[in-house]
Amino acid sequence: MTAQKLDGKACAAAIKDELKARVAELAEHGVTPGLGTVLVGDDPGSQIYVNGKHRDCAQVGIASLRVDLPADTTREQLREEIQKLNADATCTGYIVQLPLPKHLDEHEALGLIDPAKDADGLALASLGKLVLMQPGPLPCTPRGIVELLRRNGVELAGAEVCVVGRGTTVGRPLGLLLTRRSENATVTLCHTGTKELAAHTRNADIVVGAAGVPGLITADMIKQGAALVDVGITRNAEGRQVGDFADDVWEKAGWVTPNPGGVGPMTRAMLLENVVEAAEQQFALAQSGARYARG
Ligand SMILES: Nc1nc(=O)c2c([nH]1)NC[C@@H]1CN(c3ccc(C(=O)N[C@@H](CCC(=O)O)C(=O)O)cc3)C=[N+]21
Repeated sequence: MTAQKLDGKACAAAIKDELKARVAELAEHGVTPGLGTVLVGDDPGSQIYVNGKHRDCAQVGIASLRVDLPADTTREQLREEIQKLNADATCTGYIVQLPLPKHLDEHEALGLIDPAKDADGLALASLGKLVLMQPGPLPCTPRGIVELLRRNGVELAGAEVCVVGRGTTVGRPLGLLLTRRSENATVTLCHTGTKELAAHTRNADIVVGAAGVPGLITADMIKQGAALVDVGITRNAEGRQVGDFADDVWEKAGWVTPNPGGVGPMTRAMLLENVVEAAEQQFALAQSGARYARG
C-alpha cells in the first residue's frame, strides 16, 4: 500500500479561488490589496521565488510592487526602502525576501516592518504575538502546513507531532502554532542536538521534516500510517529538488507531501491570504473610523 498524496498544488489552487472571491468583494469597496517584495542582491533562487509571488498575485487580482536592490545596498538604503513601503498606501502588505546579503542585519530589517503590513508573519511583532497567542499575521509555511493537513482530514487534536528543525521561519513557529488550543497537538521539536532522532520520529503521528538535510528521515524511522510533511528544499547534483524524507517512506506512511508540489505552493498561497487579510483589516479599521487604534 502506498501513502496518500497531500497535494499542496491542488490545495493552493483551491485557496487561490477562494481568495479571488474575497479580492472581488474588496474591489466592490474600492480596495485593492497590494503586495510589495523587497529583494536584495541577485541570488537566482530568490529571484525565482519572488517571480512566483508576483505571478500568484496577478492570478488572484492582487496588485504587486517590486523593489529590487543591488547586492551592495547599504543598511541605510534598505531602511529607507522599508520605510517607503510602510508609508505607501497602495502597499497593503509586503515581504523582505530572506536571506539578505551577509552585510545586512535581518533582525533589524524585520524589526522595521510595520506590523500591520507584515505579509510573511516573520516580523518581530508578529512572532511576539504568536508567542503571546494574540491575533496577528501567521508565518506562511507553518500556516500552510496546518491548512494542508486540515483540508486533507489529518487529525491534529491530540496528535503527537515531531518537528525536525528549529529554524525561525518554520520549525520554531510551527511548534507554537500546533500547540495552540485551536490545533491542540503535542509537539516535540527536534534539532541537530537531538540524541535519538529516530526514537522521536517513530513515536509521532505526524512528522515534519524542516532540517534541510536530504533523505534524513527514512522508512525505518516512522510509524506505520503516519502523515509526513516535507519542508526540505535541497538541490542534488542533477539540480533536482530533494527533501528531508527518503523515497522509501511512501510505502509505510499514511500521507506524504510530494516535494515539489507540497509545502512550497502552500507557503505561497498563505502569503496571498495574509495580504488579503491585512487589506480586509485595514479597510475595516478605516470604516469603523478607529484611526487611533494603530497609534
Ligand atoms: N521573507 C521570506 N519569505 C519566504 O516565504 C521565503 C523567503 N523569505 N526566502 C526563501 C524561502 C523559500 N520559499 C519558498 C516558497 C515557495 C516555494 C515553492 O513554491 N516551491 C515549489 C517549486 C518551485 C516552483 O514550482 O515555483 C514547490 O516546492 O513545489 C519554494 C520556496 C519562501 N521563502
